[in-house]
Amino acid sequence: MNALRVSGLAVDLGGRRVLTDVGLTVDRGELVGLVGPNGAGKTTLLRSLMGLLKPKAGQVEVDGEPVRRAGTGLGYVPQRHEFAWDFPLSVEGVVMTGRTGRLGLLRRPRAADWRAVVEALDRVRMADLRTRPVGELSGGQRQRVLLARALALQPSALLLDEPFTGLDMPTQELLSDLLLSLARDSHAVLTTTHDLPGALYTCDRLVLLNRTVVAAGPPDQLRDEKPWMDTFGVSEGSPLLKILKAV
Ligand SMILES: Nc1ncnc2c1ncn2[C@@H]1O[C@H](COP(=O)(O)OP(=O)(O)OP(=O)(O)O)[C@@H](O)[C@H]1O
Repeated sequence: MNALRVSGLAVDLGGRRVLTDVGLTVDRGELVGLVGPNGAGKTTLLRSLMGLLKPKAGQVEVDGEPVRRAGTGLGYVPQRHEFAWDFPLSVEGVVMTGRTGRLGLLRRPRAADWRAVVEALDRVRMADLRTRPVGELSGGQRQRVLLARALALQPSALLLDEPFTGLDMPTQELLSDLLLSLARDSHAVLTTTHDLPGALYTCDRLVLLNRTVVAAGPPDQLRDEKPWMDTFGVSEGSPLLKILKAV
């Protein structure tokens, strides 16, 4: 059973079809990279799965069950710049906002909520900074806080939007190790990225998206240049295609 299964997804924005007949799966244990050019619809896909945009058509299943309310069972890590880092909140306060939908009527966190927050912070190795104001954190630390915030909901699948952008190489490596270990601990992890060498090197499978899924599979089965040319709109001899051979 797939942790996440999407089929026939179509999304319109501003009166224009942005995604057409998108189908993909992510299993527990897998780190899957969603790659495609600017404007391909990667963010739109993640936001649709989370219920932040309403699809025109399509089905989403989480753990084999059709999802009635979008976002159920999914943890979402938005792009870092979308978060209000100047808000006066501590690291643990931000991670607790991940539990908002689960808090009781009084909206007061209970012991189970704090346990989930502590576990999530431990998982991303940020427990020692839990009382630090988030505005004081580095880019890599902020990324881990957003990841902990998604983990605090104890989701089946994690969806991350460009988590590697703006991070230096060692920090990218730490983050991809963390995503791999989350996958191996039985999460399904789907991440968008523009870092093609990193994706080819680290991900178990790649999904090539340009308004629809052009190709999908393990990196070593995506060595044919054609789907990359179709997805990214590049021609033979493009440096992008050389990356395929180099990795
Ligand atoms: N609110 C909106 N109204 C109309 N069109 C939109 C809106 N948001 C995005 N789009 C369009 O939808 C398409 C897909 O955008 P999206 O941001 O999902 O692409 P992306 O693959 O995430 O791109 P990038 O790699 O640049 O982040 C683009 O053509 C974009 O211009």
